[in-house]
Parts: sequence; C-alpha cells; structure tokens
Amino acid sequence: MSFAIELNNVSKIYQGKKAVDNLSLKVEKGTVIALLGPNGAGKTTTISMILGLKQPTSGTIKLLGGSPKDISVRNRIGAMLQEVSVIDNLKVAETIELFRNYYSNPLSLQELLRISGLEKEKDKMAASLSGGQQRRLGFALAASGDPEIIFLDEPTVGMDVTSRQMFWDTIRSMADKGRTVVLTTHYLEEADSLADRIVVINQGKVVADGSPSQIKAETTGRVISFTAGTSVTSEQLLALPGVIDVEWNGRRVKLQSRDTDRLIVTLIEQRIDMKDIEIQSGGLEDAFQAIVHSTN
Ligand SMILES: Nc1ncnc2c1ncn2[C@@H]1O[C@H](COP(=O)(O)OP(=O)(O)OP(=O)(O)O)[C@@H](O)[C@H]1O
Repeated sequence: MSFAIELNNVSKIYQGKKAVDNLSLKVEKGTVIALLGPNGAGKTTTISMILGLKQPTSGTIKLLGGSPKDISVRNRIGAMLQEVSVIDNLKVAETIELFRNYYSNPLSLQELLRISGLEKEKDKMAASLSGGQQRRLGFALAASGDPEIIFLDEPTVGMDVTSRQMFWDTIRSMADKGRTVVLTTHYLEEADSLADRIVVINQGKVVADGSPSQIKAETTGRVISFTAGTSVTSEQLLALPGVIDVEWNGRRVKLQSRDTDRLIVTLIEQRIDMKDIEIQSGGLEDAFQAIVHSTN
C-alpha cells in the first residue's frame, strides 16, 4: 500500500537536545490526522521535516512515495505554517493569483476566496489584514494548487468562532474529496471534531495514536476526584502508587492515574480523608492531559 506520508525512525537533534525522538508514522491517503501535543513537543519540527524544510538528523521520510524535496512531490502538496508572511504592496487577490501561477491545475480565484472567506477582502492590501485574516490568506495560498496533502500548523490560532467554524467545514469538504489533511492544534475540540486519527506527541515521541474515540476509551476511568480533608497533602497523594498528577481546586482534588481501580483501593486502605468521591471517564482534554503527564 502506498502511504501519503511515511516516517521511519526519524530524529532531529538541536544542540544535543532531541526535538524529535525516533518517530515512526504512516499516514494513509484520505486521512485527516491531527498532531496534538504541548508546546515544544516537536510538532512543528516534524511537519518541517516532512515538508523537506528541515533535514532529519537520522531516519527517512517519504511523501507521496517520493522525497519531500522532489519538485513533482512539492507540486502536489500545500502548507500553511505558523508564520504567514504576506508580500508587501500586493492585494489579497493578487497574492492568491501569484501563488496560483505556480501550479498546473490550481483552484480558481473565486473558489479560493470562497473557501478562505476572503471575498470581501479581495481588493485590500494583504499587509493590512488582521492576524486572523492573514491566516485565512495563508490557507488560501496553501490550497491554491488543489493539493493532495495539505499541512496546517495551528491553522485556527487568532480566528474568531465564525471563521473557525467555516474553516472546519472547508477541511471536512477537502477530506470528502479524498485529500489528506495534516494539522497541528492545541484545541482538543478541534482535533476531536475534525480528525479521523489523533497522534499525541510529547517530548518528540508518539505517546498515543488512534481515533478520537479510541484515545478517549484508552483513558476511561483515569480520573478520581474527591473533597479532601485538611490533613491531606499533594506530597502524600503523589507518593501513592499509580498517581500521575494531582490538581487542586480549593479542597477538591483530582488525581490522574493509569489504574483507577487499584488507586481507589489504595486510597481506602491508606484511610485518606475523602468525601464525595467521583471516578470520571474523562473527555478528550483529560485523556490528553493524562497521556502527556504519564510520559513526562
Ligand atoms: N531551530 C531550533 N534550534 C534549537 N532548538 C529548536 C529549534 N526549533 C525547535 N527547537 C526545539 O525543539 C523542540 C520542539 O519544538 P517544536 O517547535 O517542534 O515544538 P511544537 O510541538 O511545534 O511546539 P509549539 O506547539 O509550541 O509550536 C523544542 O524544545 C524547541 O525549543
């Protein structure tokens, strides 16, 4: 089977520090995949290497079966990176036209203005757009060649709710056309509602990989919360076997654990002063936090 993206044992070391650590990942064509992870997890470095903008220290990368540096491969992909730089003295429509000209089968200007929601701004100078509008322009440029794979690095940062919703619809329609979409996001809600597959990265490694429902199911029962008596301390709770993280809200405490069944027995055996005990199955946010904490 040919994959849209294939990474084999890829590492990137900056000044002795591993930003990406022996990462292997295969992405099937037509997938919407979200790379999730805290700041500094290695998401942007991974995308930059897939795009051939950064050279891996070791390992191999294939994009559409070829090298990310092949011009024939480049023509079939589009990317919107975190920094969208606009060209001075060009209007929005002129900027889009400039990019369309690079490709043999570009989307029409009208279509690009429509999917990026920039129809009203088409005659404005690109440099005068707001931050959110500039990101939408970045998206139009990334989509201009009607790419088979589109990379979106934190695409909705700075977008208002309406723009974000419209943007999600556009991504879904790209996926419906069989396009592969790779996005990084800090918004778990975004990953949950858009992606077929979520890959959680922490400290340069894949720490979870599955559908949003698999990721949630994996962590079912991972959180125990209760109202703690005044004698209970964080140190005491963190010392209990299986406790990954302790979070307080007044006297209400939330424990993250890999094995809540065992933890509840331990809490009772150790006569921890607890009231109103709850075991939560956890949403995606809890799943993400639990996975990241357990791998720190
Ligand atoms: N050019 C560089 N030189 C040195 N270290 C770097 C460089 N670029 C990234 N790093 C380091 O590599 C690690 C991974 O960074 P990266 O930007 O890939 O993370 P990220 O997951 O995209 O984070 P964010 O969500 O904040 O964008 C971080 O520790 C970062 O400080």
